[in-house]
Amino acid sequence: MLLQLKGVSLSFAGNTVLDAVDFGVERGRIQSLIGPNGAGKTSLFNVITGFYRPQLGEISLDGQPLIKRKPHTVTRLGIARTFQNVRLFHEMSVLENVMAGQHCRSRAGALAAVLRLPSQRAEERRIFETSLECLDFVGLTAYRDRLATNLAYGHQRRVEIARALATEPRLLLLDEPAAGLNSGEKQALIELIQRIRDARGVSVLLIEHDMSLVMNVSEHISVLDHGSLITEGTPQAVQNDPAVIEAYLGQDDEELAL
Ligand SMILES: Nc1ncnc2c1ncn2[C@@H]1O[C@H](COP(=O)(O)OP(=O)(O)OP(=O)(O)O)[C@@H](O)[C@H]1O
Repeated sequence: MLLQLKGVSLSFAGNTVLDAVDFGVERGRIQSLIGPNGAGKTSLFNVITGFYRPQLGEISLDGQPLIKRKPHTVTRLGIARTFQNVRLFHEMSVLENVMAGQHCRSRAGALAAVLRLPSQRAEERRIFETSLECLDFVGLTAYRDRLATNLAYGHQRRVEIARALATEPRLLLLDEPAAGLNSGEKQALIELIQRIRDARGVSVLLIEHDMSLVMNVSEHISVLDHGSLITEGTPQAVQNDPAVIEAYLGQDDEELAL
């Protein structure tokens, strides 16, 4: 198991958000985390990445404990993420946005930066080249010098993915990557996710409400409801599970179209 959560519980002011969650992602897998609104999916991402600190439980990546680590340390240890709402520096270029993601890997140190030592210049060069390669990987080389804010929404989402990839993760967490995309862009997203796994060997865990995309891209699906993992398995098995259909009752039509 690449990522492993054991008995993870999180609550806010007595309100249980995650309830003794046992959860894992196998190496090399494309996995989805689904569940009705408010089930706790984003909160699960937040505890994995160190944004939230659970009251109970253990989290590890390749056997290395992640609990009580700060978000940038979790990134350095190999987990990158994108957010539900695009979070780019709008007044920076596309390339600068991708480069901005790599400070967690910076090795040269503050003194070297101030003195502009050769080690610092080599570091800058490495960050620049990694960023170019990641932009190329997501198909945005032609946009590298544009301001991020001037890009179409679908392209901004790809810049976020490039920025996450530039941190050289072992596991990539995508929070609703298809939100706001048209059907052509969704198809391209499926292909990009598959290439991320196949060409870069990065495992992918995504939260997504678009069930057709989830069924198409996932090898394994985990279902969260009211902070508990209610079932998991292949897309086929999960699709036909009465507990899943029950969990989604009362949700809007889009989510019921399982
Ligand atoms: N920082 C916080 N403080 C208080 N409550 C929170 C906090 N973060 C999350 N919650 C609560 O945790 C519950 C789960 O929210 P979460 O965003 O994890 O659900 P979700 O499954 O991602 O929902 P959606 O699909 O709508 O994005 C909600 O009731 C939410 O109000």
